[in-house]
Amino acid sequence: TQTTRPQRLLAAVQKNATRGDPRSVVKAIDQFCRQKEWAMNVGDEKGCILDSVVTEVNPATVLELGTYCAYSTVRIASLLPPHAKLITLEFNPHNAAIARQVIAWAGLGDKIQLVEGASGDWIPKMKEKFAIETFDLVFLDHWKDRYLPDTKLMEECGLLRKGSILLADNVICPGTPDYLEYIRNSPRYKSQYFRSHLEYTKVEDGLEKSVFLG
Ligand SMILES: O=C(CSCCNC(=O)c1cc(-c2ccc(F)cc2)cc(O)c1O)c1ccc(O)c(O)c1
Ligand SMILES: [Mg+2]
Repeated sequence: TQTTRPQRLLAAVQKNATRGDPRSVVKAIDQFCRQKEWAMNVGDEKGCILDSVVTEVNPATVLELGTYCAYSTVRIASLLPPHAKLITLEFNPHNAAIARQVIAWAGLGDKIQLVEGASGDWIPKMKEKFAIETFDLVFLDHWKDRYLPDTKLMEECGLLRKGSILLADNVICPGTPDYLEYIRNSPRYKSQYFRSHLEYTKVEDGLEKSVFLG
């Protein structure tokens, strides 16, 4: 029977990456996407911007919305301090199953908690279910029309504190116009656009970094 793209991506990781070496997992996925098949990972170019933000924030608690095959999950977790925790939400059970295996191959199972389900359902349960006060960093990379409602939901649920950082992928391509309009005009955020390209292409895209001012 026909394999899926996430299954082929996982096979490339298991073939080309070293178990327990997160950066070799990142490299293997980028190689697969450049040489074999495009996939919607944040990629190596935007990934370097992601790395610099993670290193600067040095977060103890991270929320990722949209795991897909765990490329950015592994990329972020590989830069976290020892006792930091990353919670990643994935809607699609097949993607989640692949992501779990990529995370295991990278040896990052103790830093990452993958939760299956819709962000709108899980965000209100974060505090009670995962003993989370607030998130130091949120990486938005899920449904593009969920960035705005989920940001408002995180505000309402008290999951953001003065200084929390939101980093949003794909604000140009596919685009998140309502999110950009809100976050750039709200007095409660200070935003900065990092111009880049859609993963593995020459198409313009970028990351929007926003600090919650409380
Ligand atoms: O994929 C999802 C929703 S979450 C992923 C959101 N991410 C994107 O859509 C995304 C898309 C693109 C992109 C795609 C085509 C282009 F031509 C250009 C850009 C790039 C990104 O970096 C992205 O993050 C899902 C949910 C439930 C399911 O049942 C299911 O099969 C799939
Ligand atoms: Mg993306």
